[in-house]
Amino acid sequence: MKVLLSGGGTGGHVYPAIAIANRIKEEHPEAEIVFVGTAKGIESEIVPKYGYELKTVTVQGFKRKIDFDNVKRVFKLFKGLEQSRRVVKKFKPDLVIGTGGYVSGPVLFNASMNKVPTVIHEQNSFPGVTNKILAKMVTKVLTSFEDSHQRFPEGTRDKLVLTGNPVRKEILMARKNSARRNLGITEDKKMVLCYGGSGGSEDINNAMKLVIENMVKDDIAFIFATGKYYYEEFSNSISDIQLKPYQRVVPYLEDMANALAASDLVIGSAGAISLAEITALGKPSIIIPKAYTAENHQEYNAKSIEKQGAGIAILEKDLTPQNLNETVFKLLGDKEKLIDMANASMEIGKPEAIDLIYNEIMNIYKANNKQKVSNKKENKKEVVETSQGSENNESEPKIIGIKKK
Ligand SMILES: CC(=O)N[C@H]1[C@@H](OP(=O)(O)OP(=O)(O)OC[C@H]2O[C@@H](n3ccc(=O)[nH]c3=O)[C@H](O)[C@@H]2O)O[C@H](CO)[C@@H](O)[C@@H]1O
Repeated sequence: MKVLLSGGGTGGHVYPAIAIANRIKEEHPEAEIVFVGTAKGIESEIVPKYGYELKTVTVQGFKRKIDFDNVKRVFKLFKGLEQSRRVVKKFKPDLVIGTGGYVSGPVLFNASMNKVPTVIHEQNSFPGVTNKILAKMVTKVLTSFEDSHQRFPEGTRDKLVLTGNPVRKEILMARKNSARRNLGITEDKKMVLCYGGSGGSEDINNAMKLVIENMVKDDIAFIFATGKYYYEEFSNSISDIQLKPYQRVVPYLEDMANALAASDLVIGSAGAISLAEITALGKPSIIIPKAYTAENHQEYNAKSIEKQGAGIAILEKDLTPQNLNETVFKLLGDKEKLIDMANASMEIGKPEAIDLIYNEIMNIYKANNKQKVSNKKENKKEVVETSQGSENNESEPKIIGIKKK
């Protein structure tokens, strides 16, 4: 079984692909899995860490306004199309899966042109541009929110299957007690996890300085991932604060499983995969949606979490160090509220999504294999019939070729 996976640009597109690849490997250790991404995207760091090969192609998204830069991007797209064509031709996948980001465009396009079965997974209620275009040509579209269905183009509805967002197995399997042991955080301590999606969030970071000062005063355990880009500036800004070993500020969290499982409260932005992970483990949260995301989808996500009682949403425009600080400490002091929020969060979580996705993928794979076998049989039948009734048949050399194959 040969599978090509493509998703890139942000963690929210790459981790779903990793979760899917790991799930396939779990059942089919012999499966050959290769990723396609860009050299600049976060996938170039994440994919090799999970032990998969990454083939890189050149592609960049277009600016949504008239800009000379878009001309260069058109050239890059053509280059990316040619590079993807070569990857597909050489690897000969049985199945190609795209999890979003511009890079999945040329890869899935080439695969579907070559009649390879293709699947895309959409993480958000508002489908991305690439997925909307690809939906028309792929075999199946796996979605995470029912209301996204109406936003896919006409004529694609019968390909849509609601599965939910995949969560990596190491996160699903993580448990609070062992996670705390692994991290050196005792059971009696309160523990807060904070991160602003895969790239970090400047607004969250600005508000967190005061929260960190107060958590240090109250001897609360925490892990705060600033995002790589903001790390140096942020760590300089708190250089006068003495942190204990269970109070960590890091650029990026490699081990999200233990950090999430160990926490009593999560502060984060409203990326769909982060929320899928937080709710899969039933964690209460303070959600600060990033403004200016496409169709403002993060605000929509955050409001939905709040409406269901699993979290408190604070919009970036309302975010101040004081109100974040107040919200954090009020929640940490209200055990009952935290339990109610945790239960609501657990209700939303869909840990089974990864299995639903796996089943859909395997159905496509099996159906295609069946088709291949029946095509082969048809071919053989044709060969026998043609060779029997045609001693001087012009197509004979071609028939022998097929037989050999
Ligand atoms: C600004 C923007 O448009 N963001 C989008 C992007 O977010 P982004 O890439 O931030 O994606 P998410 O917040 O959904 O997921 C982040 C992923 O990175 C992991 N992680 C994060 C920080 C860290 O230090 N370590 C770590 O492992 C998380 O566990 C999670 O698996 O893709 C999501 C899924 O399409 C969208 O819903 C988001 O709106």
